[in-house]
Amino acid sequence: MTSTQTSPLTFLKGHGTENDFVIVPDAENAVDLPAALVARLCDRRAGIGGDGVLHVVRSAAHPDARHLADEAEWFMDYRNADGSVAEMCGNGVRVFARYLEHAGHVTAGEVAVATRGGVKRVHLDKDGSVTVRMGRAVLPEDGVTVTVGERSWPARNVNMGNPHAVAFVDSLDHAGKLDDEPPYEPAGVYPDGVNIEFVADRGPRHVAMRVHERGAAETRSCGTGACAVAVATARRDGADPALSGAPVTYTVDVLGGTLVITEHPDGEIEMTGPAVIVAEGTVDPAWLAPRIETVND
Ligand SMILES: N[C@@H](CCC[C@H](N)C(=O)O)C(=O)O
Repeated sequence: MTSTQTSPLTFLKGHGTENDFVIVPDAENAVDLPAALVARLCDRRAGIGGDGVLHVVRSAAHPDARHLADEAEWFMDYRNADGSVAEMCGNGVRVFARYLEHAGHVTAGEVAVATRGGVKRVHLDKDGSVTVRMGRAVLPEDGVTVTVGERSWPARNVNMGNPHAVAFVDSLDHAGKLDDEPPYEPAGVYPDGVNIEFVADRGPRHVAMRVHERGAAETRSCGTGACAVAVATARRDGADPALSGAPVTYTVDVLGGTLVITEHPDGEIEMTGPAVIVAEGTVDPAWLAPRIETVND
């Protein structure tokens, strides 16, 4: 046990299309949140459980976001379930905005959120849906080959601020159990890791996906992944808003619901879906306190 957090720790639990998060409000960046504590909080059996942690900090109080404080008061310090840091989380930023509204920091409407992937503008709709302007996708020509069991597929690289590899499959079952990251070739092309999406067609401009997330294994949804999938599918289908001048919208089914993704002619990608606060509470100080590992012999 490595945590050194000893003061009371309040938390909320939230999700967006069942991509679930432990929310840690910490306006002044006073909470010690080492990777080991993040992993314990996200543990589904011994902790609260989540695909990641949304650490809610004022931008001015965090060294990674101080330079964005004039544009966005709040910084989403995102951590994966294994404690690693990620640049962006599309579902997370929608749940983050929902939390800001829940806490009375903002009212329904527009809110700017600082992330390591830049400032994201989020719109809280009265109907409960939340839309985020995700920025542009970067699609290099190269890709990788992803393998599961006997099957292999070419996968397209898409960067949404964080790295994705998108593979088109005949059946989502072919992705297997996804407990472990599927191997890919050439090995070593993602020195910082990658999120891998498997995509199957469902109808015109409608696909379904599963994802193995960097730092979290299979999750029931991934917002940046759904955007990467929509853009990769559009290009496969010969649709490019920058060339046609018309927006292109894809419906992306995930295991935990549905996300709607629109790419605009200027490259801006908008994602809409639900964002829900489920519960709030305080972590038991005894659970938080440093413990000495004991071994039964
Ligand atoms: N679930 C998120 C993505 C979270 C970060 C990802 N695992 C990474 O390490 O890049 C989303 O909704 O985008």
